[in-house]
Amino acid sequence: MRIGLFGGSFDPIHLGHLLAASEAAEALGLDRVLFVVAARPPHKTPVAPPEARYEMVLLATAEDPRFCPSRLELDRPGPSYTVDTLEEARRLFPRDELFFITGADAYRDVLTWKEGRRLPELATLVAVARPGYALEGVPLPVLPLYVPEVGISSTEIRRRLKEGRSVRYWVPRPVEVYLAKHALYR
Ligand SMILES: Nc1ncnc2c1ncn2[C@@H]1O[C@H](COP(=O)(O)OP(=O)(O)OP(=O)(O)O)[C@@H](O)[C@H]1O
Ligand SMILES: O=C(O)c1ccc[n+]([C@@H]2O[C@H](COP(=O)([O-])O)[C@@H](O)[C@H]2O)c1
Repeated sequence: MRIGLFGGSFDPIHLGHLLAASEAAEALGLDRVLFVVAARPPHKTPVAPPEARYEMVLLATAEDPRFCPSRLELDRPGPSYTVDTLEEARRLFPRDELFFITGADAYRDVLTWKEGRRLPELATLVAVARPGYALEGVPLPVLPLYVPEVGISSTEIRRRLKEGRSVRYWVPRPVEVYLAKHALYR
């Protein structure tokens, strides 16, 4: 099997993530895309707790048989280092081909990640080209993936919710309902 691991804080997950994952699955012939929720990202402090971000990923991915939420980084203590996740994934899926997918913007700092230089040994790195971020600055070999530009970010969603504005059509409907029910990011 060809397995994609889509790494992100998902604070919250939105339609830009789902479109990128779907395009990656189609372009790379992936059988599965695991959405790896960074429980304790080493580089930023998420606003919502890890379990809430995971529950929203669960809701957002429920309808697509290719998509699975992943608890790999929630169930491991300490900072959510990608090298540890990929080593664990290699142990779990020894015969499968692994792809680590994230935004091109994140890869610009990849040499500052824990054992960043080793990542290409563990999985093919896939960089989703995002509006406003060029692929040129990426210091390791990555497979570029161009997706239709969707100017949605979790930051903008949190800002809108804080201002009491709607996020309808920015996130899947069940996530919109969850955000309202739990008054997240208000
Ligand atoms: N609209 C989008 N189109 C393509 N890629 C995206 C989009 N939004 C996020 N990504 C990429 O998905 C990866 C995981 O995203 P992350 O969970 O950090 O969301 P984000 O919207 O970038 O969050 P934030 O605004 O809080 O930084 C990132 O590397 C990011 O570049
Ligand atoms: O392993 C690291 O040191 C490391 C440092 C920064 C970011 N990452 C990962 O990069 C992915 C993108 O992160 P983000 O939240 O900036 O979109 C996510 O899976 C993070 O866990 C990983």
